[in-house]
Formats: sequence, C-alpha cells, structure tokens
Amino acid sequence: MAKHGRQHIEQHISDDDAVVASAIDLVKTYGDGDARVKALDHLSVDFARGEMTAIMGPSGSGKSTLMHCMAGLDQPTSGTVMVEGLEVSSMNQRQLTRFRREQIGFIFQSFNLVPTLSAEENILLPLQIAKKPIDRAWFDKVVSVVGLQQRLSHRPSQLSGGQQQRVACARAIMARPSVIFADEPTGNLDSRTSREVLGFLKNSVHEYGQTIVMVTHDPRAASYADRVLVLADGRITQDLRHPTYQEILRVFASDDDAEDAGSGFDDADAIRNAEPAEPATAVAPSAANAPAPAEEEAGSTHKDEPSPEVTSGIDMPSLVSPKLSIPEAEPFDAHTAGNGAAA
Ligand SMILES: Nc1ncnc2c1ncn2[C@@H]1O[C@H](COP(=O)(O)OP(=O)(O)OP(=O)(O)O)[C@@H](O)[C@H]1O
Repeated sequence: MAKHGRQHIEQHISDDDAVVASAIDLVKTYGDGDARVKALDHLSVDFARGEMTAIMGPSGSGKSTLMHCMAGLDQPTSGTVMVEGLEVSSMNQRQLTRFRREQIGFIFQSFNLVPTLSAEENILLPLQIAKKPIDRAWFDKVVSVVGLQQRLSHRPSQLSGGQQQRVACARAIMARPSVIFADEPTGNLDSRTSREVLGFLKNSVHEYGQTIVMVTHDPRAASYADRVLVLADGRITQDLRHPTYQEILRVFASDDDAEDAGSGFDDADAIRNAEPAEPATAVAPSAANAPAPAEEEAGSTHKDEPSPEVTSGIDMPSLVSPKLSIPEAEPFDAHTAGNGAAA
C-alpha cells in the first residue's frame, strides 16, 4: 500500500464503469523463514467489464492465488483488491461472504455442485440463499443456452461431467454477478464438451456483458478469451489482447509441454474465427448448434455419490476448492458450495 496509497484506491473507486475489478500492488506470501513463498509480487491489474480474461502461467506462478484474492476467498498480505468500487481486501469475514454471494460467481474444475439437489435446485440455490427473487424468464434462457431443459430434475450423480459443468455455469450466471471466476473450468472435460462450455462462457460475455476471469493451463481454452495474462513468479509477464491459439503457443514456445497442453481440442482457432459470423442471438452458438449434447450424453453414468456429510444445501458449512483455507466459522456460501471438498 506504500506505493499505491489511499489516493490511488479512491481513484479506482471513482474510475468510470469500464473497470469492474482491480488488483493494486498485491502481495501474497505464504509461510515464514526459509519456507516463505511470495505467491504474488506487487502485482497490479485492472479487469474490464464485459471481457473474458484468461490467466495462464506455469504451475506455482500465482494464478490461483490471484484469483482467490480477487474473489475474496483469500486475503492478500498487502495491497488492495477493488471490485465494483468495494475494497474487498479490507472486508471482514461476514462482509466477504456477503460480497461473494452478491457480486461473484464461481466455476470450479470439480463442478462443486450440491449432490443432494437437482440441477434446477443447484442453479437456483445462490439466489435462494441470498433471498433474491428468481427471474423465471432469465432462468429459462440460461437453461436453454446450456442445453439442460431435459435434465433439470436430475441430481449431479445422474449427469455427465459436461452436464454438471453446464449446471455450474448456469448457477454462476443466474445471479448476473459482477465477475465470474472460473478455475480450470474445462480441466475435467473432453474436447467437445470443453468447446461447449467455453462457447457458452464466451457468449455470456458478448451477449450479456458478463465479466469472466478464468485460470487455465490450456492454450486452446485461453484462445477463447479477449485477453490473456501470463504470470511468472507472482508477476504479470505478458498481457495479450485477443491472441490466437498460435500466438499463445508462441509465448510458451520454450515450454515443451505447450503443444501437448492443447491437444485435447480439435481446432479452437477455427471455432474462434467462425464465431463472429454467427448471428447476434440470445442463444450461445456453440451450445445451440451442438448436436443435442444433453441427449447425446444421456447414457453416460457417473459415480460421484453424495458425500454423507452433505445432507442439506442450506445449513452445511462452506465447502470450497480444496486449495483454499476458509475460517471454520464462516457462514455457508452458496456460490462456492459443492461436493468437491466435502469428502
Ligand atoms: N496455502 C498455501 N500455503 C503455502 N504455499 C502456498 C499456498 N497456496 C499457494 N502456495 C504457494 O504459492 C505459490 C503460488 O501458488 P498458486 O497455487 O497460486 O499457483 P498456480 O499458478 O495457481 O499453480 P497451479 O497451476 O499449479 O495451480 C506456489 O509456490 C505455491 O506453492
């Protein structure tokens, strides 16, 4: 905060509507002495409203830490996080819980759905917890875009991985949050389902002005973004506007794994380049044009049995990404709830 003091924060608060979230001189350290790790090293960045930003970088470069600090899931050691003019980094736990409920949507690699609830109940849970009215027309639109009309009464264990992630996407966008933070949203999905999910996310940005920040290792997934940030050692080393898949690969040219990392996709560049030709419609092109994904995947079976600890969507403790450490006393947080960390 020394370099960027109160004046800098106030400047961010009064900035125009274009910036939805900012990190200002963010530092996050873990551990002490020899075990001390600087996960974020005086990092500053603004996230524009209505953009999809991908955060890339080698393992341990600070991607998740940045996202968790931005989303109010972790406290920075120093520096400031602003979202919608709110100083997230100085909030107490109660304020953080409310902030996440009201401003943030989450999509995790492990879906984090409540296993005892149906798809529809999962999608509506954050609104019900926040006691917000349900816009049925918006619900119907979101459900139709993600192709879940025929699966609303199914529980997560009766859905494929792709269908579960589409439920998680619908849940995230249903409350029209200021920002959706997505942590490796396609990490557990096959290439076709990945394209559907990414197409839906991208469409929600372009059709509805949704802001999305997505951590990914996958250059194909990142090529869907309007902007790609590359982190190394807790700093931003590249800030790319609308990079193609090839351009992203070139950035990681020294990384032997870069080619392999994207091999799960057929040709995202072709899809990416084709998308502007799609008519402006309220329905996600990739999801709408997909060959009835819900029906196609209907035969798949899944073994994610409900955790015995999770018996209610309402009064269970906060269940979050396994990487996170949330104080025990924190109230239930519907956006981050699910079965991922329950076992
Ligand atoms: N809870 C923690 N305790 C101690 N060190 C941590 C903790 N969380 C993260 N770190 C360390 O902080 C650094 C950044 O971690 P972070 O998870 O943000 O990286 P990442 O880029 O998301 O990595 P990955 O791609 O492997 O998920 C790493 O050195 C990591 O070991």
